[in-house]
Amino acid sequence: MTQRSAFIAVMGRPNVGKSSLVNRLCGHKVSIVASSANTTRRQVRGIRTDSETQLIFVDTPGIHRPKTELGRRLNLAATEASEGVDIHLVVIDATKDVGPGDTRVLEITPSNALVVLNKCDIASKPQIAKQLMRLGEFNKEGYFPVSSKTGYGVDALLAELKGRCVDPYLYYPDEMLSDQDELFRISEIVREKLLVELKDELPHSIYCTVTEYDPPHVCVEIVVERESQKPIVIGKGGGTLKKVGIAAREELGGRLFLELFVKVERNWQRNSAFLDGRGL
Ligand SMILES: Nc1nc2c(ncn2[C@@H]2O[C@H](COP(=O)(O)OP(=O)(O)OP(=O)(O)O)[C@@H](O)[C@H]2O)c(=O)[nH]1
Repeated sequence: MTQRSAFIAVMGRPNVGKSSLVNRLCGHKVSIVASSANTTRRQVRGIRTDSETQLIFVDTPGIHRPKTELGRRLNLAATEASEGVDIHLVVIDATKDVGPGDTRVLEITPSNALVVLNKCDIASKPQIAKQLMRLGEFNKEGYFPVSSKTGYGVDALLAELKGRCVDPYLYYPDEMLSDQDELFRISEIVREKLLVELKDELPHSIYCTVTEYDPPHVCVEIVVERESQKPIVIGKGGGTLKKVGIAAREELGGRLFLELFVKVERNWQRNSAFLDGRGL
């Protein structure tokens, strides 16, 4: 049987659960997840291949009203990612009323987009019904109440996506799960552990990058925006960094020795040269 494929852009405002949905649809972790908004900063592709189809999910940064140059670039990356794909998924948070951010995403996506109402595990039935009624006004082609957390409704969505695969070309080898390179994956895992450890205290101010990769030895630089943020990241007696290093190493399979350094780059989110240099 010929396998067929489709590129699928996963769009929505920040924090609605796009990365969680991509991870769930792929059946493995592709993108990091955090309770703060604007965690995803680049397009990340997650791939799910079976004997009949190859689904290529493009996880995009959340579309929002930008306050910094980084924010402006994130919006641009999200809209660029949605160009040329076969299917658009618009993710909406079932627990929050449809707001201007959601409306904007619904307006810029085509009428054959599918709307995914996420977080149904924590929304009441009347809340879900009300949301679906409201979203119906946008006349999209399909509506899927799901929970990325529990997996509720995800099979129905997957079946719909598989049915929409028409491209008779496979873009990635069967065993490939993501297009991320190893260095990016390591830096993202460190950033995720930091966000957890700091309880989302400085989510936007942190940028992580691998500065040395000589396995099993890896150095990761953690960039913050102000001198005052440095002790927060380091923690008392280096405690925070230590916990982050242990958690990240564990997720990476315990095979790497991570050395973490903290550096200050004043207001990097507003610094075009800094962002250019890092492909942001
Ligand atoms: N209860 C519940 N929580 C969810 C669900 N999906 C995502 N979350 C939580 O919502 C928060 C945001 O999830 P993400 O997947 O990072 O959201 P995102 O839309 O990719 O966020 P950005 O990268 O900021 O645009 C995290 O705390 C997730 O654990 C869900 O189905 N149910």
